[in-house]
Amino acid sequence: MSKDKALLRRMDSSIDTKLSFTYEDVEQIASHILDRVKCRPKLGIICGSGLGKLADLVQEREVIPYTEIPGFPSSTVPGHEGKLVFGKLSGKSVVLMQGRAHCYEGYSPQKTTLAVRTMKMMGINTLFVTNAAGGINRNYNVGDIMVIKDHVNLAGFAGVNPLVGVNDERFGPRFPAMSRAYDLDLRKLALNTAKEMGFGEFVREGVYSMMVGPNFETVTECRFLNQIGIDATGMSTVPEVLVAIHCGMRVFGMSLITNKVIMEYDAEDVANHEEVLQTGDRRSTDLQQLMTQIVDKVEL
Ligand SMILES: O=P(O)(O)O[C@@H]1C[C@H](O)[C@@H](CO)O1
Ligand code: HPA
Repeated sequence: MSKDKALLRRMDSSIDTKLSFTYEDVEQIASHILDRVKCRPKLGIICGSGLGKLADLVQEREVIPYTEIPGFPSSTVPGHEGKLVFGKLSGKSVVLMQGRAHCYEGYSPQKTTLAVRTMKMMGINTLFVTNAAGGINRNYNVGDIMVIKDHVNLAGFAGVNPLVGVNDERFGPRFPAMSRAYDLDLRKLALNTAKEMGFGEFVREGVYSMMVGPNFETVTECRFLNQIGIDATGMSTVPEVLVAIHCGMRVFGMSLITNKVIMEYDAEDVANHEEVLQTGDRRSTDLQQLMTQIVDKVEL
């Protein structure tokens, strides 16, 4: 039996079927991962749909598939590889999640965000989140990059929130503030960096919203989002940010606008995941360059 399989067997075997995880579970998972890699990052990056190519730039790579990590949900969505990639980006130690779990895949909000608490337990105190999102703001173009300044947890309105349940104060407080979730200094750093790189025309700042999905939004839902001040909408990120802020991490987020949402009742176009992946491909070099520069400048 391989060392890894032996380790897995020694762990509480029920961990894989759990819907929520105790502090001790997360400690066990984090130490399992740290036993397998030399890298000790302070920065974690979650790659959204079609944005996982950032991992190609990581040097001194150490890779662990999610399927080899107890409790971790496996990725079932095209464009999400399902790997933890440790190594150096811009000379800094990082861990990238090449692919994420979504609630619409059937995972509990707690399981969807298990990786965030695990990162915190591994010593990561800054989290960068990226996603693919539909452009609600009519001034946005496909291919724009939106620095996230705030979010609306529409899924939370329906009770989908990873912080629901018993609160273990070792993770964080019962009632965490969310009014400063997206770190102001990091937002400024990203916007200034984008300007310096000549990306000012297509890098914007706006508000992200999350619905569970997996269906894309109806026309009236999109009009509603537009009216309440949402700039881009997606199916992820918010649960991860809630958990990260709850456990005291500094958070920065960027959305790639992969499609314009449909706002006309008689439109013939429909949203589709292929377009999302194609836009991800088209803009991946710019997004990678921007991320690399931000990582270069960020103080950890
Ligand atoms: O993981 P993200 O939020 O980047 O993926 C978005 C939302 C859905 O998973 C998918 C729809 O095309 O892209
Ligand atoms: O239009 C969208 N809606 C929701 N999620 C998305 N992810 C990419 N595009 C979209």
